[in-house]
Amino acid sequence: MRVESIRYQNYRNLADFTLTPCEGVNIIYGNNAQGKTNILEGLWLFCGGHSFRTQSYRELIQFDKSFAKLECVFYGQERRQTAELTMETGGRVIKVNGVEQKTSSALIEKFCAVVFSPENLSLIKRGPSERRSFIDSAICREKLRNALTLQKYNRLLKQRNALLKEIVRNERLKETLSLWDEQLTTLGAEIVRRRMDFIKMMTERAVVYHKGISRGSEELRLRYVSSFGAEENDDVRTLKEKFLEKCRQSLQTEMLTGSTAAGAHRDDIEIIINGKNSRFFASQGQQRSAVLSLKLAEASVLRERMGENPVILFDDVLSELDNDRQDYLLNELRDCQVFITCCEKSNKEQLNEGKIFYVSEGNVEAEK
Ligand SMILES: Nc1ncnc2c1ncn2[C@@H]1O[C@H](COP(=O)(O)OP(=O)(O)OP(=O)(O)O)[C@@H](O)[C@H]1O
Repeated sequence: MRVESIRYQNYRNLADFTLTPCEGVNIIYGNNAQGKTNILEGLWLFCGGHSFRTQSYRELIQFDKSFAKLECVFYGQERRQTAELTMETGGRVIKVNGVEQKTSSALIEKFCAVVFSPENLSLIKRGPSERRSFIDSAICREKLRNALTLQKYNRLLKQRNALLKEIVRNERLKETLSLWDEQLTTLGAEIVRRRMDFIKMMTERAVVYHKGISRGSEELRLRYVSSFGAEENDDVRTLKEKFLEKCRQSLQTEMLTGSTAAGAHRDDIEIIINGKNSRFFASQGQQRSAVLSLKLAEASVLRERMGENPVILFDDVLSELDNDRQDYLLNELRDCQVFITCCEKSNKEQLNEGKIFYVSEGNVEAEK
């Protein structure tokens, strides 16, 4: 799919204007705090109505204004379509092809994009929960059923933890634990299987992108690290048995801590570059390249599901990357519409083909 135009009205610091990008790479450049990220954020809202920077849509409305409006014309599902988002202090109105929508789910089905923002580096730099959420939001986007399974699992986990604390005061409650374990391990096994399948699919793609970005000098690998001994080829039944066994083994400790020691909520994903865990051993540029490869892999999975290329939104990706890596992102991502923000003037000279927009104090000018 591709964006044909997007009109911004009273959106953050942006002047009222219409951006008409090209089908390939679009560079949005300018100094710090001029409105470059605001442009990408506005585009991303069409993926489901949520910003990648804030939970509150009121923040998106320009200071001293009562509403903000975005109007997008895009080509997707083999036709030209329109989407409109109006944010007011009292609520939001979403229209797709002129028809008002009750929820933002209609947008998710129509508009498809992948975003990289510098905050995504936490995927490598921070603890396991960041990597679990990355993979979980990907599997939830893949199937609604996965979102429901995760929701139920988290609810059961809370209830089981509460029960563990109660058992210390009332031993007889121990008999009821097996009922919770049965349900928790059934759901946990399903989640872990889905995650492992997704990681396998992602790895196949991410490896290729990472080779491209690093010009063949680095090999990327992903490894699911299970807290209860799950292995890549285990079927759901085996996973459940292993999880149940771990619950039995850990019960004494769990009663002391009041929390479930192992399960889908304690697993991690190792992102490995040239055989070493990137969290501890990769340079800034390598970490950035690995996250970018994962994002591009995510785009490729989405392409398979939606039947068309998602729009790629890259916020400030080029800093910390050497010339070769920058060149790959600017000139070798074919078939997709790409939006890249950057501060360096030199980056626009590296672009072989595409469009360049200059942003200054919220005003946008097309240069090429
Ligand atoms: N609701 C709002 N109304 C008006 N201006 C806003 C609003 N929200 C944010 N801004 C302004 O937008 C500017 C930041 O824009 P943005 O984050 O797009 O910068 P940027 O060009 O991407 O900068 P950097 O290169 O530093 O990331 C800030 O000056 C900020 O004060």
